[in-house]
Amino acid sequence: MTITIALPSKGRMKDDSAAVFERAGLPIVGVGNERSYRGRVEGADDIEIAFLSASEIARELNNGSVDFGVTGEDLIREGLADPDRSVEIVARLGFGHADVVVAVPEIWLDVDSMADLGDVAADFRSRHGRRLQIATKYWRLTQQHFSSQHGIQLYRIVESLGATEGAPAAGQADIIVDITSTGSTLKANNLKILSDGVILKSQACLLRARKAEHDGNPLLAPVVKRIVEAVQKAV
Ligand SMILES: Nc1ncnc2c1ncn2[C@@H]1O[C@H](COP(=O)(O)OP(=O)(O)OP(=O)(O)O)[C@@H](O)[C@H]1O
Ligand SMILES: O=P(O)(O)OC[C@H]1O[C@H](OP(=O)(O)OP(=O)(O)O)[C@H](O)[C@@H]1O
Repeated sequence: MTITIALPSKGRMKDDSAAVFERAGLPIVGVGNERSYRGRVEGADDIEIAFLSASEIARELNNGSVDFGVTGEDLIREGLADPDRSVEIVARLGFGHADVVVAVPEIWLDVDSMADLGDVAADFRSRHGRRLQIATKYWRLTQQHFSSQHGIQLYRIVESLGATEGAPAAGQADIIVDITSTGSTLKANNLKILSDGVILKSQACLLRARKAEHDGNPLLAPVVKRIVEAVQKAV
């Protein structure tokens, strides 16, 4: 019996993920050459490592083709239809911090909250002849926050896969929903976060795919214990 753990193969979470496993006494080594997407844990032949991108890890956890994975909570909540049913957050790992936020142009002086934005959205068509446009790649989180949590239905999502903060100035959208960590990109684009506009405070997590075959699998508990202890030690 083996278990598979998916770790980021590139990007901002790659090195920190490897460091957590190292601290947990589960040092990762590559298999084959530098460009190989498989690895293993030194001294633990029953653990396989799959190196994937952060969003692929969310997908593979969802379809159960890996047992554990490290990725951002935002990618789980955005990418999975029923995240709490498909995955368990085993540990928050203390890196990869980023907030998914609603931000509007700073010059919208009267708009500081979602309620204010709801008023703007309600009047938008009569004033401008179209719906309020929101640039984002976070479709699901935006719909949950606007429609389910704040009862705002009159808006249109404009898909943005990059440079989202530039969309209002470019006339592609009125406001944005995007990730921020230092806040400098929002500032540089003259955008402000609404007082109740933080949709999710995300960070890197160790996640377990909820699979029936995990019940009674003796390989799982020691991995979880080691990672949780390593994270607690680091705090
Ligand atoms: N400043 C930031 N900007 C964007 N994402 C950030 C930031 N800080 C942390 N993250 C987190 O990093 C994760 C995305 O990582 P990264 O951008 O490295 O992925 P990626 O390698 O581009 O993956 P993919 O190719 O699958 O999109 C998300 O969970 C996100 O919340
Ligand atoms: O609050 P800040 O610290 O300014 O960070 C936020 C920005 O960082 C990310 O972009 P990045 O340039 O990393 O490119 P990416 O979206 O392609 O990852 C993200 O998409 C934001 O635009």
